Amino acid sequence: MAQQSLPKDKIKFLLLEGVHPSAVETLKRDGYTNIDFHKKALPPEELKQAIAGAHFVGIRSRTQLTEEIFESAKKLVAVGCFCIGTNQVDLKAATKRGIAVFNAPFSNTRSVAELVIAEAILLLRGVAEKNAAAHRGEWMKTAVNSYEIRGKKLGIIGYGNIGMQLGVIAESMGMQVQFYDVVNKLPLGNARQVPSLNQLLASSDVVSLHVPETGATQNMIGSAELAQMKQGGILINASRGTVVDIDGLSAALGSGQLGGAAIDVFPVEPRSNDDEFVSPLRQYDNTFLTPHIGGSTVEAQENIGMEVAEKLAKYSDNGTSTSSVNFPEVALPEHAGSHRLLHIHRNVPGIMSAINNVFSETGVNVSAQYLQTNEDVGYVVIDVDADYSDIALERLLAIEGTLRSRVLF
Ligand SMILES: NC(=O)c1ccc[n+]([C@@H]2O[C@H](COP(=O)([O-])OP(=O)(O)OC[C@H]3O[C@@H](n4cnc5c(N)ncnc54)[C@H](O)[C@@H]3O)[C@@H](O)[C@H]2O)c1
Ligand SMILES: O=C(O)CC[C@@H](O)C(=O)O
Repeated sequence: MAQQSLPKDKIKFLLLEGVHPSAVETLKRDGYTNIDFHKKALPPEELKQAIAGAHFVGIRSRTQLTEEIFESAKKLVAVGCFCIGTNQVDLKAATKRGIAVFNAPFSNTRSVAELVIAEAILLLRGVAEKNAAAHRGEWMKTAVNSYEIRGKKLGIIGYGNIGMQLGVIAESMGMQVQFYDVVNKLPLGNARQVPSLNQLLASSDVVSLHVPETGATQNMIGSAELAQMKQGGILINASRGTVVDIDGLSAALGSGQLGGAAIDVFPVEPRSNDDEFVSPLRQYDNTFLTPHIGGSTVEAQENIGMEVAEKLAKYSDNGTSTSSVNFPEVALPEHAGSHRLLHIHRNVPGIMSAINNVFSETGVNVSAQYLQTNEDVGYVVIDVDADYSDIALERLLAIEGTLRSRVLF
């Protein structure tokens, strides 16, 4: 697919799910004024219509960008996930169309870690149920089943950016930290990696999940795993709703196997704040049920708005793909007067020599070339002298394996 660069006011940004106004400000400051802003996610049919004319789309965790949606998005150049998770985007469908996907990998880690530590403290003290009882007029003054977090063992599943940050905070409050991860990780502070999930479950007072949604993490905590946990243990999930089997968790709370749980993410979440939240967990006082707000703080949202909007603007301005989740990362210098072409292709042998032949055969002088590849895709940015010709672009597009090619200047 070929694209000539457009004037900035013709480049359309579709922003969904009420991303922070800092995103709009950032884009406008960079000269992008054609912004279609929606406070909510759009239902699939409306989304198809809205995305058809968009060059960039910004979403959070609710909007599902499926193969079918991408099929309607013929002009789309890049996706910005204004969050950490990218499981809501069919990355393969994006990649095969040469669409770059960006996210904000760090901006809300602290917010999630703070919420989790607060929940661990409150659940170990039995505050969730005492609070619920007080709202009903009951007075539950007792020290039974009420514990300090100091000296207790926190088991973190998924020791990535959030898990590590949580571990550091927990340790500074006197907890012993252990973690389970599929990758060998450098433990921070006195944290300790354990070799198996079962070992972690059986020896932790509080278990907190911080894994991405993948095939391997689907229902990774079900009845069998909950049965491995210490009697009266606490489970916290602020990762993705598909990671915990909610019926299994409900049974474990009902039987007293678990002493409490804090769940921020659910297998099915209401589409909007106007819809009812349905869950078997609603019956338990010893739970905190929050509406997927682990990363929803003013600080995090403002930073995410700026960070992702900057990435989209930079990709649009000069082709820089740094920190893309599906694209090879190319960091490009500012452009010095010549033309810039982008060529995105399947990473197959021989394609670079075909590209270079185009320039030697058409007599277009290449002043700089930047190439990066990953397993699936090659991304090459070519700066050419002022005698750039349309023929070169046409011939680039004809190369077998081309996913997309466009002229930036
Ligand atoms: N509740 C919220 O609002 C909220 C906010 C931010 C992020 N999240 C979720 O939290 C997840 C984690 O975020 P992060 O920034 O720490 O991600 P990250 O990629 O930095 O860390 C994830 C860790 O999980 C590990 N992992 C992957 N598969 C595993 C498996 N099967 N078993 C054990 N470990 C496994 C990885 O090796 C990695 O260390 C995100 O993917 C997102 O879905 C939720
Ligand atoms: O903002 C959201 O919709 C979800 C945020 C969170 O789940 C993330 O992945 O960063």
